[in-house]
Amino acid sequence: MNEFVLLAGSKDTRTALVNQLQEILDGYVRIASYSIEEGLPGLLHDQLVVISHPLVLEDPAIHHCLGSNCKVIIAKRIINYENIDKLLYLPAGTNALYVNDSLETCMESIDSLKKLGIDHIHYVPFYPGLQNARKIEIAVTPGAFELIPEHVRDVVSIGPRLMDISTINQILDHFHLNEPGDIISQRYLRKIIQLSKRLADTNQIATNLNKHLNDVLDGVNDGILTITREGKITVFNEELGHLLGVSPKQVIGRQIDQVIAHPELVDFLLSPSQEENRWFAFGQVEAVVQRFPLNKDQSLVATFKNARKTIELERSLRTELKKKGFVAKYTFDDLIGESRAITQTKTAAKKLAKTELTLLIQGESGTGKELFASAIHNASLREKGPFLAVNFSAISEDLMESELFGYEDGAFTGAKKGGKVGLFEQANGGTIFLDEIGDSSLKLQARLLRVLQEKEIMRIGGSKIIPIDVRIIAATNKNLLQMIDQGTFREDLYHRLRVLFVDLPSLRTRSDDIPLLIRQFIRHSQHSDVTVTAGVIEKLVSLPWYGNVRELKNTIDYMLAICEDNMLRMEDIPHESSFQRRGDSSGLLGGAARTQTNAPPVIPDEEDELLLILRGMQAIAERGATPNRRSIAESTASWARPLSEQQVRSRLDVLELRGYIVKNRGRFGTRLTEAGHAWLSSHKNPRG
Ligand SMILES: Nc1ncnc2c1ncn2[C@@H]1O[C@H](COP(=O)(O)OP(=O)(O)OP(=O)(O)O)[C@@H](O)[C@H]1O
Repeated sequence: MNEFVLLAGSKDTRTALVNQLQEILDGYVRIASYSIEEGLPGLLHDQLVVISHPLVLEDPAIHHCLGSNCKVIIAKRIINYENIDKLLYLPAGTNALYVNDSLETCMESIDSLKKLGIDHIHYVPFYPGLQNARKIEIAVTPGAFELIPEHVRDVVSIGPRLMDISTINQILDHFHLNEPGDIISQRYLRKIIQLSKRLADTNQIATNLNKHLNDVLDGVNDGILTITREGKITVFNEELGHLLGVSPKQVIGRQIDQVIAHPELVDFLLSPSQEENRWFAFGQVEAVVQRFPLNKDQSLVATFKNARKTIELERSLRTELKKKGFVAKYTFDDLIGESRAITQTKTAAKKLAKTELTLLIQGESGTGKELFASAIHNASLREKGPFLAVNFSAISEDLMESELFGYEDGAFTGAKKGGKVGLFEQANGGTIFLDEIGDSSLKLQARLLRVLQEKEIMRIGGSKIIPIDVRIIAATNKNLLQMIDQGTFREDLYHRLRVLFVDLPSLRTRSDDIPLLIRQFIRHSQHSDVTVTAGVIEKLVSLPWYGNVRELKNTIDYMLAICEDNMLRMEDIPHESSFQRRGDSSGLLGGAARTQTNAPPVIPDEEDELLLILRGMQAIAERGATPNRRSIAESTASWARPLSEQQVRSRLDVLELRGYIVKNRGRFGTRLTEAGHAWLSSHKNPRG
């Protein structure tokens, strides 16, 4: 069979050319190939020698191979058509280094790329020894990777150039192979057709994707517009067409001010202002237009939300949450009371509502802890999210754990198939209210601490960490500090929970509010026209209400049920023995057994402590000294359990919230208010 010798400079070029030629000349001509890099053959005689590049012929080693009667063809080369699609993906105007071993080879390739029509790129030659090279981050190379400068980020490898059909014809002529010429040029063309088919396929994929994207944009319920920085429209979906009364098909590529006859809107879209949202009216329809930049400010996207539809959607989401019982029922307006103590507490709570911080509500049973938690959620940025209340005293520890954290399929015997989503996950985007946190076990406390620290949970039996976006409000009627002393509540959890705190005043300390509450409960009952005698109000105001507002409400409900002639009278008031005593968790009607006792109410320990602190402050002031945390702590030295300065601080916070003291810095120190003096004189003998 006919044979010729191919001599190339590098191994890569030799391999690429042999692969190309073997595919085309297979069955007609055999090739023996060598490269300077890998080693050349001995002296050649009577042979056709094809040399890959004129520079190769200049190499002295090549001359030593060329013996007598050798016919030399210097190959003409063209860019490898198999790889040029990589270049087509670079955006027009891209600056790219063309990297090869000399200026000459760089310029040849750049020239042939341009001749092939791949001229949308701005090629900058780069070769060894070049001075003051430009720092361009994209490089194109036929394979000279070792020459690519370090600052280059993206490399497009187009492989060594291939042999041109004219050189292949020269080889065929040499062997007088005219007959198979057609077959051979068909083989050559087939490769090129394969490439154009590949490009066409890519084009088809891009077209399909584009159509899919347009379908998606048209399927969206909001209007969507994209414009270039200069105001040329690039996206305009069908919904926007409906809203503005414009056909979307005719507007792409046009200037925004020629399409939208709404100067204020055009101004809003084109002006560089920082404003992101604005309301606009389009005929009968009102929409919120939201704008944001894209591609480093190259374009601007605007969405148009139909205001009425958005409100309807929000309403139906709320109904959905309501169905599940995940809504907060109360707002601050539902919190009845005008006394100083409750007004100050409400004012503070409203401010705390606006933060995202964890909050602990402390207060005796029935003081309205759940009501406050609900009102705080509704006044927070999370008001539209779910509000879930969990009561730790109501459920067993194991059940509570699976309720809160959920579990994976098969986590334990009896677990529901498919697993269960926990309350923390369900509360995502909203608030979870952990009521009676003092009743949680130490094991659960440890898990809760981790949730507070990491803001993530893991389902029981699961291994996946689930991030949660939930605000935690906890509440307790227990003295958590005492529980910490007794080792039944974790101190670290206490501090994590009490980042913010609200201490709710007992009803005893705000008896001025009792008439208001009575009227409110009657108004909201089924007997709203019932009246109350002054004597009844006076009597109810004088009662101790250890069950607080809940006990008062239950009492009124009871009286409304038994009263006659639409009037609450003295005889409707339950016997005193029916009222909840201090330390008795059962309340009238709301609780279980009632205890018979005529003993005077026992003042609670915490209340005693507060009274004694006030008394101590009074004594310090009478001595002409300034009551401050240290002097107050010292005044408790004789107590069975003296208070630390830190403990004094938390008690002073409570007293301040109730309006009994005013805290001042400096020489005025902390002093009693009139309400504080009045409270003190109404409780003569606290137990020390
Ligand atoms: N300031 C208030 N205004 C109107 N109603 C109130 C107020 N405070 C409490 N209530 C009513 O008192 C009852 C008890 O309130 P809530 O359940 O919030 O108390 P709580 O402190 O969470 O009680 P517990 O500690 O027993 O769980 C509810 O019926 C509530 O509507």
